Amino acid sequence: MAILETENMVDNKPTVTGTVQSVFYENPGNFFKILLIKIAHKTIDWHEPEIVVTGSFGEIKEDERYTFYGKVITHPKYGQQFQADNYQVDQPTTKTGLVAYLSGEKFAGIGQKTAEKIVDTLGLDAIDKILADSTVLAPLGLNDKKQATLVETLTINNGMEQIIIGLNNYGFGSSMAYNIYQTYHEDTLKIIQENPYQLVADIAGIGFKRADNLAEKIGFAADSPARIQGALMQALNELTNQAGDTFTQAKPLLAASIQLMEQARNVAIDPNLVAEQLMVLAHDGKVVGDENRIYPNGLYNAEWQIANHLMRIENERDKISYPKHDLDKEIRRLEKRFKMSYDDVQKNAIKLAMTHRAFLLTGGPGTGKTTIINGIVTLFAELNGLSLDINEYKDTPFPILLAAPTGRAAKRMSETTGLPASTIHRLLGITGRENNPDIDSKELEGGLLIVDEMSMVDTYLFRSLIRAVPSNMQVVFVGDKDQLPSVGAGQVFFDLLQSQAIPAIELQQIYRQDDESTIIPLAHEINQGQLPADLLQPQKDRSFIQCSPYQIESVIKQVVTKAKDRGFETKDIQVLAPMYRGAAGIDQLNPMIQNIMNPKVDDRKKQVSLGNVHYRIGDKILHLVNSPELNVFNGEIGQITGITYAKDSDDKMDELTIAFDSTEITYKRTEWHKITLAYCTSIHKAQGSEFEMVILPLVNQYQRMLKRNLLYTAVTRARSLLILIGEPSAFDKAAKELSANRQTTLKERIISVFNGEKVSQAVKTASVGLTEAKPTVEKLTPAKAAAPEQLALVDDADDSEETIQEAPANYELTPALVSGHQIDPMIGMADLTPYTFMTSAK
Ligand SMILES: Nc1ncnc2c1ncn2[C@@H]1O[C@H](COP(=O)(O)OP(=O)(O)OP(=O)(O)O)[C@@H](O)[C@H]1O
Repeated sequence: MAILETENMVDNKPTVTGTVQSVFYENPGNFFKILLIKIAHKTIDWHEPEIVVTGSFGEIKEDERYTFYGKVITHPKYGQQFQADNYQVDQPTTKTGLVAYLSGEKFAGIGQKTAEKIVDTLGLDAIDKILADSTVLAPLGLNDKKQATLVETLTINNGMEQIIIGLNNYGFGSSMAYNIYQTYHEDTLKIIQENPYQLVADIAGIGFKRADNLAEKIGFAADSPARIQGALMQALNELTNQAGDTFTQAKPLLAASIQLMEQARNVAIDPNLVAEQLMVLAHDGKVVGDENRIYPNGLYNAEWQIANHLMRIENERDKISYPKHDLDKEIRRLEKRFKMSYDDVQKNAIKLAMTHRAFLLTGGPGTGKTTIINGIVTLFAELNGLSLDINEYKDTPFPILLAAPTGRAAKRMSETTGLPASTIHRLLGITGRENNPDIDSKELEGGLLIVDEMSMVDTYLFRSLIRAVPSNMQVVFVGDKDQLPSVGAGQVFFDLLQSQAIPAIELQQIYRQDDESTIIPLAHEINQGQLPADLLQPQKDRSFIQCSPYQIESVIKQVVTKAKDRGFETKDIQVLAPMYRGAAGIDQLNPMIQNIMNPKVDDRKKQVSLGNVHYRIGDKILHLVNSPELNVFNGEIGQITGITYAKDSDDKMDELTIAFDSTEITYKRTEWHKITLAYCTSIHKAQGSEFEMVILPLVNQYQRMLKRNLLYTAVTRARSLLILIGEPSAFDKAAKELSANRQTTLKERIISVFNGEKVSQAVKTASVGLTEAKPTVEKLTPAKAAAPEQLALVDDADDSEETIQEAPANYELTPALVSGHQIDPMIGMADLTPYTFMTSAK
């Protein structure tokens, strides 16, 4: 069998050849296996008849013979074993052997004669030739059935091995090899050979640099079209994802692509070539240029599709009417029923929701969004003669659908309405990880859909949602437009509101004030760009501790210790920080708070570690990725409920069991990259969650992070207590600084579709924008192209968390400076024991 020649396969690499006695272990999630081999031949110093071999292998058959390449290692627990980094299935090497193999029982219908004919015609490497190109069998005149059996059996028996061997040769580990194989199957090696940059688009975890490394080995030149296109696609995705934009411009795109290429290989790239390839990508439909904008094809289409689907839904508008009902009267009945009176804006919101196919409701905290959702649901059920008793829908779906982007938000929605609510992903039956974003989700069933926390919904998710809405369904989108936009590209809720194409109401009157909360008024003042005069004065539910950046850790330590002493539990206290690194960064604060809230008291307390991060039972954990199949989403917080050490687990791997709101999940060590400690999280990750006590450090070092929507989102996470720490001027700057809107064109798309412009016309002009690329080249000499100032846009992601500078090395934190401060965050809350606080909380 042909082995791909790479540095892994040097002739003198130690080998073990032998038959498989038994497969001790195989990980179903990747290709890792542990085998016991009866040795036939070896080049290593080994005196036993058998040896344990570990590595990344395709399907391994017992009693078959393989040759393994690798080295003998000493495993700390299991002693000496052979760690293979590659292998090869031993094929017959003589004519007699090969004929016997091909005429064997595996190959039904192929007898001795046919087998001889195959070997005579194609030679001893007949198998490789057939696998590479089955048309080599044509001259043999086999009937179709025989030929098909032969190719199919060879592929099943050898194809996968060959691919895994190929992937091993390219240096991919078990899990990555598995992911790649699962994506491309039998085309794996062909795709890699033809265009390794394809991996960047299709395989999570493979970036341009890795693909380029591979491509260089395979022989792709620095200026090859595939390489330039790979860099352009990666740069386009980075530029749009980082900033949350749905498009970028030629200049930053060319600059970022050139930078990617020049960093991966030290070869200057002519910007003209890059501009040329950008045109090719546009021609092939992978990017779209429109005026001076350049979009990834998926986002471009998604914006248009959203606009068209909204129009489709809105077109059905005339069909809703409740002729027999006087809505004003119905609303008065609702008021009686709920023992409250809605203000005029709220009444209008209910009416618009009842009489339109699509309706938008925005408002800050405590303005009555939940109250209005409840009103809409109740009135809709009454006017349509529907029961809200879930028990009456055993055989039919519940006709009112409630959904939110995260499990936590869906749970809250369900609690406040008393009705079933689910995540949007679950509602649509999608995982969010489909390779093809155009995959159709199922059409929704029901009369009314209400989606909460709309500011967290990104362009792709909204596209999936809106196209699943049947034309006879009414939809209500609820959110707070002033919160941070979604993590993924777009600012859908904001753009929907801005388009003014769909009826919308903004609730502004604050109602949740009667408990003397000062947090909600503070949030609204921040939204107006100002801070209250009493910001620094202790209030019943908030306080401010002034300190410098280098005192923050110590101050938080004191606050958390005090809170714990007063009986607050881990889940009640949340520290929110804008950045990961630096003296007041998340990475630094997490272990410090963990040691207060969940210390390792003695050696009996179970603990497992990944790098510097230690995990113990009771630890608060943040889930970092969307795992809709497990019903856990990016930003959800859980708690470790179990630790299983490798020696006690089936897979011989450490395991953590974590309880989330709606589910419990066990993570093997290989999956721990999906989690981290959650004592301190970023403000982005906390979006959609609320906590009893929020501790928020802000200092001027955070600079560009200090934006109004960041401060507003952080403050509105606090349900009962808010402790602000740091420099008052940083809070002031944040309140004043409006964050720049994201670059999107959803608003324009909606307006043009609602004004009757056909999408096809818009698409016709789509490649025009790329002419921008050419003039841009003139301004971008190769030397200039990679200069940092040209690449400023990459840094301009004003709402992405970023690194701040570490304290200067010679900076000394004087204890006096810290302890000199009178720190009592609970001033004014002295009599708020956790008990009274819990009962007085909302
Ligand atoms: N018209 C009204 N009259 C009196 N009280 C009201 C009115 N509207 C809402 N409220 C009360 O105000 C409080 C906040 O309302 P609600 O929970 O609906 O707001 P919200 O916008 O959903 O808040 P949040 O986003 O913070 O959850 C509730 O106690 C609610 O009963």
